[in-house]
Amino acid sequence: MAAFTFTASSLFCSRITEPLTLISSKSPSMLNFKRTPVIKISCDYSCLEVKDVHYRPPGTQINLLNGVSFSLPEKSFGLIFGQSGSGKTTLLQLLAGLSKPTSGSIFIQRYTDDGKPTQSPKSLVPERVGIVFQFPERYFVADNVLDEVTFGWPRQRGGPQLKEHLALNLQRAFNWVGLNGISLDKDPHSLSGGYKRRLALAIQLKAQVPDLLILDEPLAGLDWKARADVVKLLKHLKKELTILVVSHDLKELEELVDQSWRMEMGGFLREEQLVV
Ligand SMILES: Nc1ncnc2c1ncn2[C@@H]1O[C@H](COP(=O)(O)OP(=O)(O)OP(=O)(O)O)[C@@H](O)[C@H]1O
Repeated sequence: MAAFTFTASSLFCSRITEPLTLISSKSPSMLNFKRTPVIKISCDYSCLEVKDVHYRPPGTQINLLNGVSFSLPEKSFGLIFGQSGSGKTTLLQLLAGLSKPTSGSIFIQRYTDDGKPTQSPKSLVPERVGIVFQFPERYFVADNVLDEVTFGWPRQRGGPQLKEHLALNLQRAFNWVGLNGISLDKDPHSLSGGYKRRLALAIQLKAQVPDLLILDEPLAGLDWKARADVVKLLKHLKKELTILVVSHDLKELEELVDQSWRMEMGGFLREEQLVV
């Protein structure tokens, strides 16, 4: 049978790199193959790279982050945990572009499947980062779901093409977070805890697929049912997105986590597997 080994990065985007053997129910002679077809699915992938980041707020003498380095491959789920006051939120703020590192770098690097960089790194720009803060529902401003989710969109300017593009993106965001059945007239504050978090996520996903989605304590303040609902949703979203979470809820998130780090007091980040 014919043996194929080829790169299918344009067709598949997963990090499967093992050779796959396709087995046909038809006999080799019927297929006119001489050898078992072997397809190596190989795929370039990108990684969020944080290298030796230090952060000292302007006008202070103390570093809140000290030499923070880590990598997070695309479509994986990273978790940062650690004591209150250790610097977790400070790190998320740098990743979201809300403040700038004093030194060090934050960028996206593409690699071949055997780990070689394929091109120059590109900066992680704030416009390509989604961030959902703790208790996002506290920041809802509109009195219906449609106005909440389209807040800030151009009303007058922009032709039909732009509008169609925005509508399609919004539809995708609603599908991803499972909000398609919801009435758009509803007051966002009247939604259940889990649905409020879904709406907060849709707002972050409505414009684009972000390079990084950051969630600060996504389960905080929810009852057990809503917590289970959000965990299920995150499990679904991690198939599409690169997600970095800061949380104390290690047990509930454990099943989602691909990589985890402990932030130690003084802003030192160490890789540490979850043992819960
Ligand atoms: N602008 C600032 N100037 C000086 N100190 C600051 C500033 N911002 C935060 N801090 C201090 O930096 C430390 C880290 O704060 P940060 O909010 O990042 O911790 P955290 O790990 O997210 O805590 P928590 O789990 O309670 O949210 C805290 O001691 C905080 O008081």
